[in-house]
Amino acid sequence: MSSSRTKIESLTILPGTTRDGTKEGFDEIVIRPGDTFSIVGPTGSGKTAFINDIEVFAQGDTVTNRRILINGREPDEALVRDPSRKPIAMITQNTKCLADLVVSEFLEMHIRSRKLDGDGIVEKTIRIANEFTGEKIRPHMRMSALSGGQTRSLFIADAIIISDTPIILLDEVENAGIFKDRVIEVLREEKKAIIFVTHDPYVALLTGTRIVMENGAVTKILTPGREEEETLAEIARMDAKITNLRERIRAGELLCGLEGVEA
Ligand SMILES: Nc1ncnc2c1ncn2[C@@H]1O[C@H](COP(=O)(O)OP(=O)(O)OP(=O)(O)O)[C@@H](O)[C@H]1O
Repeated sequence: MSSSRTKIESLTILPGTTRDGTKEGFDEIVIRPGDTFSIVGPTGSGKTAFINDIEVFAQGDTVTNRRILINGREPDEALVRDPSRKPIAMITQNTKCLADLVVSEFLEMHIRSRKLDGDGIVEKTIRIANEFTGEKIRPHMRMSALSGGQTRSLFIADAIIISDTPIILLDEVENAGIFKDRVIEVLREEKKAIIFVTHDPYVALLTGTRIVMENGAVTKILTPGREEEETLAEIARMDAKITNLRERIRAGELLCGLEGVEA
């Protein structure tokens, strides 16, 4: 990790205004290392605007008027402007790599720019990425030839191992051919704070806190815990079935009935 990196103990979101200009109804939302959040709500309710506020460290200067504090204070200029010190990585559905490099060269370039030393970082990053995707990534593959799922898996692993950012924002990555439960597990193990924008019930229930949006504003903050335990187990089974069906459709099978679809 870069030595000049500010240690992030908390990121605080202070309320802004709804689309009608009235004040949002929460006092503050505090995110700490290891916390998992999902942002849910109908299309157009302001989910992406919410994580964009975090990504740009909004100071009342975005459409939402929210403010972001780091360790309880307005973040200093270097944290906002210097990409190597930025504590936040954002990965979206549209993440695409245009670099004409193979995977190992791309990662080595990033490792050099971060001034990291230590053996095996490239291998470790690819190994972690391969825990998130069924289509294995190899060091000699061209970045521009990776599938959407492989690219996002590699970028998540890169954010964990090379950028080593304490906060990771994931905008609707669930349909992107990645193993979302494994992503959440690894991010928890690595003590990262993760914030998912999601329409996926499995991802929503896997996270510790659910932020509900409507009309550009946060309307509820839910921390269900054990209340949803049984539902989560049931959704996990359903999700495994859907994953199984998806893989079989991809493999060109005809699905005549649902027998044999086991979690
Ligand atoms: N508090 C707000 N005040 C004013 N405009 C807002 C506010 N929040 C969001 N908007 C605007 O509303 C529009 C929709 O917001 P956004 O894209 O964040 O919704 P979303 O929930 O992510 O939608 P989708 O699920 O379709 O991706 C955007 O143009 C955004 O700038």
